[in-house]
Amino acid sequence: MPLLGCVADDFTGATDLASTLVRGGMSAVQVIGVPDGPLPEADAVVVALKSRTNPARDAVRDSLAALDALRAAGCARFFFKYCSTFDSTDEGNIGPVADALLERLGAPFALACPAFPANGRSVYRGHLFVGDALLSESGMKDHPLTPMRDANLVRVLGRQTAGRVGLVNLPVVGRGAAAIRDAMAALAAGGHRYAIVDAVTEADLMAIGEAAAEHPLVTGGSGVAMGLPGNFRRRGRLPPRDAAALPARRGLGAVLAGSCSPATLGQVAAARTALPVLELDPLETPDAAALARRALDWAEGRLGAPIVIAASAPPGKVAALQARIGRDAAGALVEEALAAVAEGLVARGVGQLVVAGGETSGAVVSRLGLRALRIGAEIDPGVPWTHAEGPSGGLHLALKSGNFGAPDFFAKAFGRT
Ligand SMILES: Nc1ncnc2c1ncn2[C@@H]1O[C@H](COP(=O)(O)OP(=O)(O)OP(=O)(O)O)[C@@H](O)[C@H]1O
Ligand SMILES: O=C(O)[C@@H](O)C(=O)CO
Repeated sequence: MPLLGCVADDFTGATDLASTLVRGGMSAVQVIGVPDGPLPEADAVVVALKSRTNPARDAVRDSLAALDALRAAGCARFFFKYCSTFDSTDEGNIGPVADALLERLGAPFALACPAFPANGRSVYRGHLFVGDALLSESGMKDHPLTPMRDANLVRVLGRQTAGRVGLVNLPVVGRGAAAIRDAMAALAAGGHRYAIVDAVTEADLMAIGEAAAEHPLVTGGSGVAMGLPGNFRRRGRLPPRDAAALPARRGLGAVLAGSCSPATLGQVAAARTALPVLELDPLETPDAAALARRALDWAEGRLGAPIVIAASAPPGKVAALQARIGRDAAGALVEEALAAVAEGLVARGVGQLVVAGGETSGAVVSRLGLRALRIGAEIDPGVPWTHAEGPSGGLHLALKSGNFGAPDFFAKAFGRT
């Protein structure tokens, strides 16, 4: 029976969370979509939804269905994973989903902490920083689907919920788990439903995780999950094991990039010196089938070495396509094209696929009909290789959050650095 049941609002986020738990010694499986059968064997099961940018009522419905499946499998502790850059709009989906999960669990209070220091996300006095910049001055202000223009998370979450949102600030966090636990209890007693909890170091996150040992629901980025395996270990429920063991990788290699984040744009640029790269131009060819055909024609004969196919474009070009056909249609067009490319590449013998971007990963994994990914060792923080069982040894996938990974990530994933 899984110790921890998790609901993630996108696919790369689910992998990121699962990877953190594996590093902490918990075996983890990412299940694609609401489970409709028995759950796989693992210490942690992470249900990956594509609910970050859906209408809030759909996100709530799917998240509750995932929660019900996890509860039915015997989970008693839960985690709601959203982005370390708090990707959302005033309509949701973080607040409405967290509200619904709390209500279903009969719990009055949850902490909210997206900090992820290894990837430059820190929360100070309730404000989210990406590197040295406030969230609202980072690349996230131009995100194609969830532009983030306010860094004050008490305010941002406050606009998404009718519940009161308080703050546990860094001086309290610095005093350790007991102080954090007391501060959260005081906020809950004072009628708050949420506490944004500051964190700038991994030690802060470990203390926050420990402080939440009795909370039915923890919400946040993957960072705050770092402290959770220790809670199970201290209770003798987590024996030592190689939590990251996977079958050996096989087959041809390819990268599909649909993220337009600064990190992914840099990785596509850096890949040009190491791997064959095709940059698709959806502005010039706003036709998913034509883009996919072009990519598969280009890949023909190049598949001996890992290849990179990218639709990623800088903010100006993204905005131009959105202005022409609408924001959602632009995203869907590129997702459809890359999903079709993934299907074609796997049919041509690709067994190791890196996908950049959460929505993009969702589209690819859904198209490939994958149901579960077992989580292996990390390539870079938050991005592990994973394995999906299937014919001919199955498929290895690395689902890279848009902003994660070193500049040479794509070559590194295939040991080409
Ligand atoms: N050239 C382009 N023009 C317009 N939209 C694009 C273009 N290339 C990609 N997109 C769309 O931009 C969106 C990027 O979102 P995605 O979630 O894949 O990346 P991300 O947000 O950077 O990653 P993450 O969610 O992991 O942080 C997708 O819907 C994708 O289809
Ligand atoms: O938390 C993050 O930044 C990532 O796991 C993610 O959710 C990107 O989609």
